Amino acid sequence: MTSAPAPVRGTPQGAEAGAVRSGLSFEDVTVAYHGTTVLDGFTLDVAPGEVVALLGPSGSGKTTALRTAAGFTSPVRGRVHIGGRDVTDLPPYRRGIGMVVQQYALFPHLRVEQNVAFGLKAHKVPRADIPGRVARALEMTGMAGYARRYPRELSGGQQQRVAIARALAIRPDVLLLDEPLSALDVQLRTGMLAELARLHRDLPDVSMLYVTHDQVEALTLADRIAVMKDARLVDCGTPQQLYRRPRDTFTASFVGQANLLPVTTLAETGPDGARVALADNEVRVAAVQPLPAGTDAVLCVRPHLVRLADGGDGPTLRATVTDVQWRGSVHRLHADLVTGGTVTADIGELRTPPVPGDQVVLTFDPEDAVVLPAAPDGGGKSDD
Ligand SMILES: Nc1ncnc2c1ncn2[C@@H]1O[C@H](COP(=O)(O)OP(=O)(O)OP(=O)(O)O)[C@@H](O)[C@H]1O
Repeated sequence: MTSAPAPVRGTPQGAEAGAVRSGLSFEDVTVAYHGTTVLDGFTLDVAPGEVVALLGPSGSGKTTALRTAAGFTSPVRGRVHIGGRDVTDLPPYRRGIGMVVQQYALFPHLRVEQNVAFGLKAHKVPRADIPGRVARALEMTGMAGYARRYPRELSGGQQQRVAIARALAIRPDVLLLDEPLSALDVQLRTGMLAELARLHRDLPDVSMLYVTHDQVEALTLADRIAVMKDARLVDCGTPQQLYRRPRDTFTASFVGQANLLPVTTLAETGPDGARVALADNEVRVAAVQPLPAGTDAVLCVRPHLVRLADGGDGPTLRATVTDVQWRGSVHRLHADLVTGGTVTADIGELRTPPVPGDQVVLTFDPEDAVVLPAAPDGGGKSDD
C-alpha cells in the first residue's frame, strides 16, 4: 500500500494555512528556472516574533524561498504575504524586509554608520531621524563603539553585526537571514548564535526566516524548523517535535543523528503507537505515520538514548563492538547487531570502555523510539 505523501504545510499548530498574514506567509509558491522547478508548492507561515529555520541539503531550494520572500525571485505560482499585505508583485524595497547574507555585503568605502544609514536613505526615512535610528541599530548589535570605522577595520563577526544592524535599522516586519554565520569560525559562530537569540527576544514582533545547513543553528535558534528536500517542504515542527518524532528517515537523519534499526510491525500502527519486532524483542513504540501490520520498517533511536543494558526490563540488543571513540563528554560506540544492522551509542562515564571485538548488550527506553517507514533506498543511518 503506497500513496503519495500529502504535501507538508508549514503552518503553526492550530492555525489555518495562510492565516498568519501579519508575519510572513508563503502560499503554494512555485519557482522555476529555465523550466526546472526549484521550489514546488511551498506553503509556510512565520508568525510575528517567530524564528523559522529552513534546513536542508544543498540545492533543496532554501535560498530560493528566501529570495522569493525578498522579491529578488518571482514565483510562477502562489502568493507571498508580509505584514498583512500581498507583496507578490511588489519590488524588494517596498516589502518591509531586512536581509542578511553570508558575505556581509558592506560598502568598503563607507564607515560603519554610513553603511547602516544607507538603507534608511533608500527607504526615504526623514533625514532628521537617521542618526538616532543608526545609533539604536548599532547599540542593539553591540557595535555602538565602532560607528566611525571602515569595514576593513573590523573582524568578520563585527562586519556581520553591522550587516545585521543595517537590516534592522529599517525596522522590518521580516528579517531574512541566509547562512549568516557560515563565514565565521566555530567559536565566533557560537557567540553570534547567542547574540541572534538575544536579538530575537528583543524584537518580539519581527518574523525571522533563517536559512542554514547547520542543524545546531536550527535547533538552537528556531521556534520551528522547516525541512526541505528536492524543492519541497518535507517536514515542519518545533525542534523537539522533529527531533523526538521525525516524520521519516530523511528528517530523522537530517535533524540530529539517528540509529535506524530494522524492525517489522506486528500490528497496524495507530495514534497510540506501534508494536514491532526488533531483534529478539517485541516492543511498543511511538508511530507518526500509519503502517500496516507486517511492514518492514525502521526504528529511530538517538545515539545518546542508547545505553549498556543493566538487567532492567528494556529491549536487549546483542552486538559486537566495532569502534570506540572518546569524544570528551561521551564514549561513542559503533557496534554490529547480532541480528543484522548497526548501532551507534553515545555513552557517558565509562571507566573501562569496551574495545573492538567485545560483545555488549545495549538497550534504550521504548518511549524514546519512533517507528518510521523504511527509506526507499534502504539507507538512512546518519553519522558525523
Ligand atoms: N538563478 C538561477 N538560475 C538557475 N538555477 C538556479 C538559480 N538559482 C538557483 N538555482 C537552482 O535552484 C536549485 C535550488 O537552489 P537554492 O540556492 O535555492 O538551494 P539551497 O537549498 O539554498 O542550496 P545551498 O544550501 O547550496 O545554498 C538549485 O538546483 C540551483 O542550482
